[in-house]
Amino acid sequence: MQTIVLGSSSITRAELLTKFGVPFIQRDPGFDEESLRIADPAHFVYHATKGKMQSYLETYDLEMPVLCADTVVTANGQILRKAKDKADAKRILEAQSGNTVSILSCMIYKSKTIELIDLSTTDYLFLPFEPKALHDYLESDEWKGKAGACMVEGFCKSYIKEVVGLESTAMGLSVEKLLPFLPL
Ligand SMILES: Nc1nc2c(ncn2[C@H]2C[C@H](O)[C@@H](COP(=O)(O)OP(=O)(O)OP(=O)(O)O)O2)c(=O)[nH]1
Repeated sequence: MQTIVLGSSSITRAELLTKFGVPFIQRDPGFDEESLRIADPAHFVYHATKGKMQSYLETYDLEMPVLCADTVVTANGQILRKAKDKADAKRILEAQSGNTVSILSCMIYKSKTIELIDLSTTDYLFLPFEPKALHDYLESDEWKGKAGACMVEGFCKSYIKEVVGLESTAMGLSVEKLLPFLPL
């Protein structure tokens, strides 16, 4: 399979591509989505991903196909971004505890011949987070750099009562939807 560029600084996205056997190099797309003032979650992740792709293409060409993505968590109609600090992480996680949570991931894959745009959602119904476990997770700092301070494969896993959608979407990259388009 041809090597692609993961236009993302995300460790999780790199781990997902590795898990699915996709050869890649990683480059930071150099876009700050904090500059966006968009309240609708789907519009936000789309424009954030478009911004990352546009920023990447200002610096690099398409000799290698490139993949950019963005992810947000929503609960009670609010966008829950990356926590600023431990107190913010506590607030964000408490908004998800015992609640229905939607995680939206947009990805744009662009080569010389095709452009794929995918926006997928994974919905969770979480049981209430156990206070001691939540405290220990907050102390672990594992929530840092993660949309909604959430780790569906980690802290949140044991609280999943219902799920609809791909785990990879919830982790930040719907790899299964990308695989059919990757060059052999
Ligand atoms: N391990 C793990 N990571 C998650 C989960 N949900 C979201 N993430 C990560 C994936 C991304 O790295 C991050 C979402 O933030 P962004 O979409 O802004 O990406 P990030 O700033 O990390 O990298 P990028 O903007 O692509 O350079 O949160 C999860 O359930 N588990």
